[in-house]
Amino acid sequence: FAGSFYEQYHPLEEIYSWINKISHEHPDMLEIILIGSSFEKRPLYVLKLTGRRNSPRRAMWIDCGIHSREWISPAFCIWFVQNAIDSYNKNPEITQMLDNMEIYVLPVMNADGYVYTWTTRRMWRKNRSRYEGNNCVGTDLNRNFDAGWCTKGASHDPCDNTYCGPYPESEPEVSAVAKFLREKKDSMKLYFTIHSYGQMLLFPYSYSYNQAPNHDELQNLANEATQKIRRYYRTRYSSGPGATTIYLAPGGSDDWAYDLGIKYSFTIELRDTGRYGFLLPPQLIQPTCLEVLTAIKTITHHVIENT
Ligand SMILES: NCCCCC[C@@H](C[SeH])C(=O)O
Ligand SMILES: [Zn+2]
Ligand SMILES: [Zn+2]
Repeated sequence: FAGSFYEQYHPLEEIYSWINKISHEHPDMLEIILIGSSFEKRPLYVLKLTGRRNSPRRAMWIDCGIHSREWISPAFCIWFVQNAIDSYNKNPEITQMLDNMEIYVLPVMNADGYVYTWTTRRMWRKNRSRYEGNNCVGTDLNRNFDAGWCTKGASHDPCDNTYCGPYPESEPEVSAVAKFLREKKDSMKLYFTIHSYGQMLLFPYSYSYNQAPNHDELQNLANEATQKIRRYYRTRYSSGPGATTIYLAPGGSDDWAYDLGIKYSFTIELRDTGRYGFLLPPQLIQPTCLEVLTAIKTITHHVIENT
């Protein structure tokens, strides 16, 4: 028996029924929000997670599954929601988080690509959009945001894995997220986008080598978070601006969120560093989620105290 529901990977249909089930079990803490649909018309569901005390004035966002082959990412979002509900009124940091933040969680942003990795090609990364005249399928959703769009580090070639799409926010998955975050931009204080693999905590910018205005604060915060992971779990995560820590990557969701005004914006590359890569075994889901939760708690605590 391969552990609980939260220690296994699940196909999209099972994730949708989990979203329904957990929302009905905890109507006082969870609300389902439909923010749009994918290219192939699958619904994009966001879970709004809040504590049971007075309505908080800040919001934070976590999206998972931008890249379909990174299965540990949706597994983290699902694990995070369940863990938060279980820890509320038991763990002080989680209780503080839920009582001070509306937490919006998008478990599978690239719904079509995720299905495709279960049915056809496990290593698929992009979405499944098709454009007249393009002889390849799919846009890299993490190159399609309107932030330094399609400069160095993305490709105009539809057959490339970093294809930026025909224009910024061309992809329905991207436009749905951008629309939602624009609507919430006054209360949204913190942005996380969850990827794999590489064990990194990245912050803006990736579309250029310029430093973000609050670079020192973000670097110190990222160092504090990765040092906690090192101390409690012995795992090593690197940290820094995307452009110099991993590679130039324009059109990314974190840079776009940052320039929208969300001054605490992070990309987390989960486990591992290459032994299994995207094919992380299910028994490593729990340890990965535990260490990343430590980083998220550290950062969220800082944001609550400083906004
Ligand atoms: N916004 C770009 C952050 C750095 C690159 C992140 C990785 C995740 Se697979 C990528 O999109 O290539
Ligand atoms: Zn990714
Ligand atoms: Zn990655």
